[in-house]
Amino acid sequence: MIEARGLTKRYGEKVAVEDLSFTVRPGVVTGFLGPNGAGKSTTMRMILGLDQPTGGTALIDGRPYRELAAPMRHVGALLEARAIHTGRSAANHLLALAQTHGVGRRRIDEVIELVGLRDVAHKRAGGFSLGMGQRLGIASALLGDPSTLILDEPVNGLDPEGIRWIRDLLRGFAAQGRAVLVSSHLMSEMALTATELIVIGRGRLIQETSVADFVRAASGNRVFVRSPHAAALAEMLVREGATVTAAPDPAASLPPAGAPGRQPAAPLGHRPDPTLDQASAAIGTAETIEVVGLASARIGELARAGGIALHELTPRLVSLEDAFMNITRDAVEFTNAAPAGIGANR
Ligand SMILES: Nc1ncnc2c1ncn2[C@@H]1O[C@H](COP(=O)(O)OP(=O)(O)OP(=O)(O)O)[C@@H](O)[C@H]1O
Repeated sequence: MIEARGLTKRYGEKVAVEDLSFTVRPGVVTGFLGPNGAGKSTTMRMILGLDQPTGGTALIDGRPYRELAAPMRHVGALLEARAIHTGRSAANHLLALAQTHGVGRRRIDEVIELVGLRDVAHKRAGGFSLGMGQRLGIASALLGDPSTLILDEPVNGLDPEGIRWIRDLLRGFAAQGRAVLVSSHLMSEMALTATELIVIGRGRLIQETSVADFVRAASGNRVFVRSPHAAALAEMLVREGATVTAAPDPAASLPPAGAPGRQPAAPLGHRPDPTLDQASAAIGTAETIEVVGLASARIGELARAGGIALHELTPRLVSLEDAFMNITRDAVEFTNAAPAGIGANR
């Protein structure tokens, strides 16, 4: 478990991390997100005692890293810049680490097996591919059988098999009741791996939440509904404050454009005294509607209360990437210039 309280790091005038507080709990994978330069690596380095905070504290299992009697048993880390002696074999690299940390030889074979490096364990690490190097880095992190893992961009440059392997490893590790803090710029991968999120920008906490809530909040309450009585349902929903539009749906039996009853152009919004007949008119005979402003659970309850059958009730969620881009837009330090035309910036 990791607890950061008021963590701050300044490099001269530059504030890399400012008053950052969060908790990385056991039993879940926590994604650490932020645009380039947000302060993720600096934060991880402070947690691991590699950088001295200017202010605040970072605790692992209740103690600062430097006060842990057997740090490798508490935390294993893979930081972006890997320090592997290229002339040593994987097994010798792990042996050197094990000897300086009082870890038994048997554990070396276990972690080599665990990360799938058995066939190359006695080959020079300098000749390793990027993926093999990452596996060796993870083997080093796992050596002390730690209760917490910290990984900075572990899937960078890995092939799909390697990415999936790390995903399964981290989820399995968390399922054993251990804590995992992992940073990545690959949002689609993060969405599959993490269940909790810490999002920072310009060194400050933006959100500490679950992936599901983060995506839900960024999506707004947008729900796709299919019902044979969509117009009647629309009336009820508008009365409750929702905005309703006929949703394009190839399966819907919409009359041809211009036919009486099909006027979906203007969304139905909440009005103090809505002319509810207009609601049905605007939805026409559409069976599919998009509802903004009410949660799907509420829509389901209202439909049930009104005796209206629902054939589909689907919250429309944005991707984690879209949610991240929206929420960190103002916290981006380095932005790309908009391409001026074909061939620009390429
Ligand atoms: N040793 C240093 N001296 C001065 N500034 C530094 C130092 N280390 C980091 N910084 C600055 O602190 C800020 C945070 O950097 P950090 O590497 O922690 O961000 P990050 O979120 O890990 O970025 P990335 O996603 O690009 O890896 C950046 O503006 C960086 O330039």
